[in-house]
Amino acid sequence: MDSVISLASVSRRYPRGVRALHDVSLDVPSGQFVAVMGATGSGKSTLLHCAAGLDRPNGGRVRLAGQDITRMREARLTRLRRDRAGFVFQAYNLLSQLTVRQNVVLPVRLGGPRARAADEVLSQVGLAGLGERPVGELSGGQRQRVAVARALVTAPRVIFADEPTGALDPATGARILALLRAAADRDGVTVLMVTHDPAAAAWSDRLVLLREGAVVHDGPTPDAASIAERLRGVSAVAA
Ligand SMILES: Nc1ncnc2c1ncn2[C@@H]1O[C@H](COP(=O)(O)OP(=O)(O)OP(=O)(O)O)[C@@H](O)[C@H]1O
Repeated sequence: MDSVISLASVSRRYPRGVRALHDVSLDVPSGQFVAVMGATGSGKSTLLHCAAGLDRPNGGRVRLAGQDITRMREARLTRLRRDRAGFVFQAYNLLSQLTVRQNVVLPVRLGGPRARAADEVLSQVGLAGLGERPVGELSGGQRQRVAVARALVTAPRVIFADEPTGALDPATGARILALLRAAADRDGVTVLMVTHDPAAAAWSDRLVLLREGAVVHDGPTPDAASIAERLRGVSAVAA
């Protein structure tokens, strides 16, 4: 099967009985852009972390880029993540004392595949000419573009994005979402994005809604107003 991300009956329980995920199944084909939404605490980040092999489920199976990672050893999993996945998180995870270019090539310096030239990805995200600037001097929107460039430099099969526009104004956020959309459309990158924002989710192909750790909706993404309405329905039931 051509799923880049595959969760089969995944459960994740934390100590003291918190059930963050319960029997979640999700298959995401190559090049699909999926938005995961739900009320706070509904399990969105846990789902993303389990799919990316950053967290281990207590039950079920997870496949990433064609490999079963459920019980994969940490060193091998780290290599798989480095070679096949890109990450764009709200807190950027950038090293502010390094330059833009040094941040972008970090996955390659850590041994990842040199799939694309730094200049190519920098111009793709609209940062051509800023390569030698320290990241600490950039605006929030520019930093998030650096994070996208770094995610793209290894030509990953999948990008995991957790609230990638959470700290940005709507116009700047839209530029980041356009980059993720283009990665899916042009390069066939699979995108799994967690967001609270219906306008951000509207850029996706497929909308997954969680409530109390379970998938309560999974279908083609409607417009932002309809997403907001669905979300209110799900959150109201949970409250
Ligand atoms: N390390 C942990 N230890 C114990 N419980 C946790 C831990 N991480 C998450 N949880 C719990 O698991 C549930 C799901 O958390 P998760 O962060 O996945 O939700 P979320 O939908 O991403 O929330 P938010 O929108 O607030 O970021 C919550 O009840 C949370 O309190």
